Amino acid sequence: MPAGHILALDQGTTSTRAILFRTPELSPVAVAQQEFRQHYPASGWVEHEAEDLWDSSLAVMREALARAGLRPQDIAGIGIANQRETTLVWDRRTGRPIHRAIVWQDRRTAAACAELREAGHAAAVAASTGLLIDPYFSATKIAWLLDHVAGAREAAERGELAFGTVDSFLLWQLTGGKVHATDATNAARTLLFDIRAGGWDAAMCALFRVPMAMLPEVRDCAAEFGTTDVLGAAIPVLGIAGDQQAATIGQACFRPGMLKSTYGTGCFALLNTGEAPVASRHRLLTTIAYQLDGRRTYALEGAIFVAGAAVQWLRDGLGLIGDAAESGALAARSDPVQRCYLVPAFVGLGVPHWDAEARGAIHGLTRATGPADFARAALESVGYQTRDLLTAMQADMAGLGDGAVLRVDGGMVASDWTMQFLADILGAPVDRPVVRETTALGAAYLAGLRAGLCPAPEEFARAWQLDRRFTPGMEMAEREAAYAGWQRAVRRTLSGIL
Ligand SMILES: Nc1ncnc2c1ncn2[C@@H]1O[C@H](COP(=O)(O)OP(=O)(O)O)[C@@H](O)[C@H]1O
Ligand SMILES: O=P(O)(O)OC[C@H](O)CO
Repeated sequence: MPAGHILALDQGTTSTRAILFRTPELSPVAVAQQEFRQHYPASGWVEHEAEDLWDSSLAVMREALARAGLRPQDIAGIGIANQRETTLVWDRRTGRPIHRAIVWQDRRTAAACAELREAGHAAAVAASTGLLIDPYFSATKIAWLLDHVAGAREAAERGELAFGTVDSFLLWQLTGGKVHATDATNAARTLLFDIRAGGWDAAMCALFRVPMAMLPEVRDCAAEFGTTDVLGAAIPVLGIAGDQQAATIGQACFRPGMLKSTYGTGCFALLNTGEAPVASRHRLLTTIAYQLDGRRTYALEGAIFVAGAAVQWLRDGLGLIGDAAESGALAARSDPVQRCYLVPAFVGLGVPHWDAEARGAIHGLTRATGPADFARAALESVGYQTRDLLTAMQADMAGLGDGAVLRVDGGMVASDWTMQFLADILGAPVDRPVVRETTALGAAYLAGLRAGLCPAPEEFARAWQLDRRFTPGMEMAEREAAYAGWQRAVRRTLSGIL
């Protein structure tokens, strides 16, 4: 297999990273990262400046090249992984966005979603898209933009505006407006895509009032997405996947029953269910894990909106720590006798509750509660929420996934304390790989596969390497009592609106 380098761009919720990988083994040779500003214009609203997404992408790609001492001609291809659902609408003539990006966490369309649910559309939406009607997904965000930006709806109907998730927007920028495309995994997060047929669904577009003229062309995850010359030489874009799907690929979860969970801003667990989609009876999402050579592999997904974001809140909101990495040591100093629960419903709750109106709460405070107990409650909330969603997965897929080991990745898995609690509360082992940048790895693999520089999935899977296995150490009685307390805390936090 010939050698070459692949540039992976991982555009996440709080930061943008570029990682250069050497093929065929995909070893990382240089990394560059930039954080960018979050905008919270109203309670439950979250926006990103489109310019920040593009500028940080360009800056980190250039920096990674410079750090590796490589020339743009040395790059065989680019793979993109991106925060999903985040919605951009731009003018096709100027490339200028009509508004800031509305981020996946944004809840402004909660009432619109409730109306659609009350009108009885949930079953039809689930049958086509595999999703629930929730503000999390793109469709109601697009409609909001068309309804709130002057003249936008008319312009969209005339075909003058383009919609894209972040991958699609970056691709447009990279190709100088020549390519308006996305991949099947990102399309599957819009509420407009028929995941079985693999195409945009006209009935869904009508229901959510999104003109089809705005929509990008949908391609495989490893495909020709056009070329870019922004780095100084023509480089093809050869891979695109939503970041959670890219992490599923990076974790080599290619066989049905394999499961990964990524701990970044939020937490997202994906269980490979094979080539037939599985409808959830426990409010999980049915989604596309990847599409290669026109063939779709499906996944069941559990989505938690706040994981690492709770640690950011300890740092930025409460000022209890100066750096995320201090959270584990602080939690370790907490009083073991106290049980304080943080339900981090800062932007509502996802699986299995789907309560967009719920807001965060802390239960079990006493006069003795201090910063260490807050830190512990924040880290533990990630473990409890993971158990919630794995319980739902097991109920949906009896047999499949039983005895499966959870493969974890994302920024938060650096915390040994959190990973140990996760294994304890699940009562199951948790495997952390050597390469924790699995999202970028998955994007690089897609591009490397298309470039003919990376091996087939089975061989790539054999290269997956364990860094550390966390094995459960908590007594069953303690585990079940702690989890029962969490469930009570969640019940008290639900908005009661649903
Ligand atoms: N050592 C650590 N302990 C706990 N949380 C951490 C640690 N390091 C990073 N994090 C959390 O991980 C998140 C960053 O992970 P990352 O995968 O980069 O997120 P994203 O892709 O969503 O931007 C942040 O929310 C941060 O608070
Ligand atoms: O940016 P992350 O890693 O928190 O991922 C965000 C998800 O793609 C949202 O669905």
